[in-house]
Amino acid sequence: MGSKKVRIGIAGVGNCASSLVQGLSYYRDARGNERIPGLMHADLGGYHVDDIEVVCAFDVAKGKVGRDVAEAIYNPPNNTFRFADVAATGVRVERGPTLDGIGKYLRDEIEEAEEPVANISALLRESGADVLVSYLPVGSEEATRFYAECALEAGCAFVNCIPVFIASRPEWRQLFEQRGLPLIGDDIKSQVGATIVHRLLANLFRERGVRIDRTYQLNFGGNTDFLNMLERERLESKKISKTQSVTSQLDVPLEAGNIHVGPSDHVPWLTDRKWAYIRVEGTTFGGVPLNAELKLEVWDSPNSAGVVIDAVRCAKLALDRGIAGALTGPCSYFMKSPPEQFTDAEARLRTLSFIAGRDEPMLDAAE
Ligand SMILES: O=P([O-])([O-])O[C@@H]1[C@@H](O)[C@H](O)[C@@H](O)[C@H](O)[C@@H]1O
Repeated sequence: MGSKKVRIGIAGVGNCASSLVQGLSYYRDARGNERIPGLMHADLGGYHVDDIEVVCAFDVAKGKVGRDVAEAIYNPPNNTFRFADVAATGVRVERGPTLDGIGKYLRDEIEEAEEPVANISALLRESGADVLVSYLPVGSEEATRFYAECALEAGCAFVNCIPVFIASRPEWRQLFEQRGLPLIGDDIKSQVGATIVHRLLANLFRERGVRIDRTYQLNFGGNTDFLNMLERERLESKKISKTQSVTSQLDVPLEAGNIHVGPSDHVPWLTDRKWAYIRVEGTTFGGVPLNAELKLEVWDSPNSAGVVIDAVRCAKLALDRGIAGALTGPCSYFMKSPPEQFTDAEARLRTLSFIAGRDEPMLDAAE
């Protein structure tokens, strides 16, 4: 194994970063393979949670740039659950480039820091970051490409938590492969979130011979993610990613008019809570109708951090083992839009076999 630390850089110190950083404190003593609420793995391939260390972080907001990461994660507009106090890290949030990172609905929430933009690749290199995690706002196409290029330049693995298509594009996979760097993306699939629950329902109907005729997934919440997605153009990639994550599980395609999956509205008083309503209408034995309706209430960001905490360790394992390009198992288990879709049961097995160091077929980067 390489160094016993998983050094991560974070692009975007929002709610998701807050939950991840809080989790590093909260689970600091998680050991061995006991079952610990909230974690899929206390030990992942020899790495414990307290082996993960934030070594650099980037943001554009005045209330975050220049602050210690431990302080910045609680600053507005962040509004997620505070489940841990984080001791000062000694890592200062640096000024990243704004590019297309602030949509029109975020303009009123985020005052930009006046500091000049830092040299991101140099900071990644100097801090010894192994993995760069992108937590940029949905719709940040240009900014995502910028940070992916910085990871390539600095020699970091890249974990893309947002629905901008990087790992699902052959040209990007090829670039990471050529540089000998691992890539996990795109668009984080929460621990028990709307996507995985909807996919499981779709699989259940398919496996039990019930035809799905119509379905929807309506999501709303009170964080800046939902505020930002009120802008239709920014929402587009998220809608595509969430929809294809569900349709990939169907054997009989649904007509476009019979499926609706969407981030649907912003309800400020929900803060970082997200509510999802899922409905599946189908036809069962004898052509008889069957409907399922489900409501999920989650705190959005801890739900995503519970997956990222494994994704960064998988990326580090790949670095240790000299595995480059998109990691098939982890991409499909952790992300909504991986290069290759499987059922979640198969994706999980592929991920476990990857962690155990058993051979996993890597996707041909040029495919
Ligand atoms: O997995 P899931 O619950 O459908 O999707 C989640 C989103 O709803 C959430 O807004 C975001 O913060 C997570 O990163 C993830 O994209």
